[in-house]
Amino acid sequence: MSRRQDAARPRVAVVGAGSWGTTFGKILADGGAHVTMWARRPELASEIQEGKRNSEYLPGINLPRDMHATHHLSEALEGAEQIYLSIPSQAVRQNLKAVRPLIAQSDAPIVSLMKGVERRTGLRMSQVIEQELHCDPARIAVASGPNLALEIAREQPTAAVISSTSQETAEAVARRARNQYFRTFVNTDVIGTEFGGVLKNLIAVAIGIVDGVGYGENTKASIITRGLVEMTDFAVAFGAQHETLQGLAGLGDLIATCQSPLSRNNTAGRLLGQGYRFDDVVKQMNQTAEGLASVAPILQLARDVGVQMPIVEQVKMVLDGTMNPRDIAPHLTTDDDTPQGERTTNGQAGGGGALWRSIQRALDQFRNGGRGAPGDRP
Ligand SMILES: NC(=O)c1ccc[n+]([C@@H]2O[C@H](COP(=O)([O-])OP(=O)(O)OC[C@H]3O[C@@H](n4cnc5c(N)ncnc54)[C@H](O)[C@@H]3O)[C@@H](O)[C@H]2O)c1
Ligand SMILES: O=P(O)(O)OC[C@H](O)CO
Repeated sequence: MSRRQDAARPRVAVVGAGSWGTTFGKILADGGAHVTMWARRPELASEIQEGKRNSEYLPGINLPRDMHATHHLSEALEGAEQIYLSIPSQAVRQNLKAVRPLIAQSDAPIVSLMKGVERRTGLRMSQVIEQELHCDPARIAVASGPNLALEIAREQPTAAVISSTSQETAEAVARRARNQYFRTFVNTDVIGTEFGGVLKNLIAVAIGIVDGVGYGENTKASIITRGLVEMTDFAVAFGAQHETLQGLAGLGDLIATCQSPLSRNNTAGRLLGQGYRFDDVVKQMNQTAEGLASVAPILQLARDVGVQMPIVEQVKMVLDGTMNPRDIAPHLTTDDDTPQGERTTNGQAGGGGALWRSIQRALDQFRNGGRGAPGDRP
């Protein structure tokens, strides 16, 4: 491609050049965009720019010749028609403070590729973006789905969901972020799409733990199935649509993350199951395992709305060192003596769970002096 042809392509920026940011940059470039990556480290920016490689995060992958990289944020963002963010969730707020003045004149959609919640506030990434960039939520989109970076970088056919409260924004992003190996669907359920991506990480940690202990397929299938119920109950309590959790951003991502050794959350769990302490696991992980930081805020949010999450509770106990990983599977059902219905964690089908949640919420509000449960908006 000539320099002139490259310059005529629609410009997009990707902030963060780890495994997913770089893979997403390749998706966008292969879909016809002029992509500029921002990498925090100058040496990584120059490896992508000059060598068309990111050997630390995507070994063996050749990046498109017309994919660019810089470690100057202003250069990456200049003229971008769409801006994609792919940095660890705990670092997003501080990075957005640097992004904000650079895009003051821009109305480009901002797309979160992240799958975590902020530990301190429990906010989803789209909420942190809205707060820090002071922008209309209709301008924000999130991407999620069964998207293990290395498989996609190898151009294995994959589907994803682009979600925005604005159908128009979701469609504009989905049109840009697709190519012959990457297909994007759209929805307007941002809450369900984001929580699907966050919650499946926690279930994948649980799967890793039992794998590390040496338990087999029955245990894992039980956790995946009951995990989906926990995910759904939680997300629906916050306003998500049930269907979203049955789709690519819920069940789809849950399957991919729970069964793949490429998953960092799964890997972190496996190390815990093998007996490594939490601190040692964190030291061994040189990539982001979002689930580890999301456990505590998710459990706090679950308590706020009266949703029971026995699997996630036990993952936290293993992380805290208060439960032996070997004990995690036998405790997957609740300790109640009364046999439980399968549909919800509260032992009742459909409306019963909702009724139980309402009672819990009322009690929580009473305990909190009348303050309501946290809603969708920050
Ligand atoms: N890797 C995947 O398969 C995948 C797929 C879908 C979604 N995600 C999500 O994408 C997000 C990013 O994950 P990743 O896989 O690219 O992680 P990664 O660990 O591969 O890369 C993270 C990148 O962020 C940079 N970084 C670290 N701390 C930073 C800071 N304080 N400020 C700025 N940059 C910083 C790192 O240098 C690195 O380039 C996560 O939320 C993850 O859940 C990952
Ligand atoms: O490697 P993980 O565990 O962060 O999972 C990667 C993606 O989220 C899978 O969709």
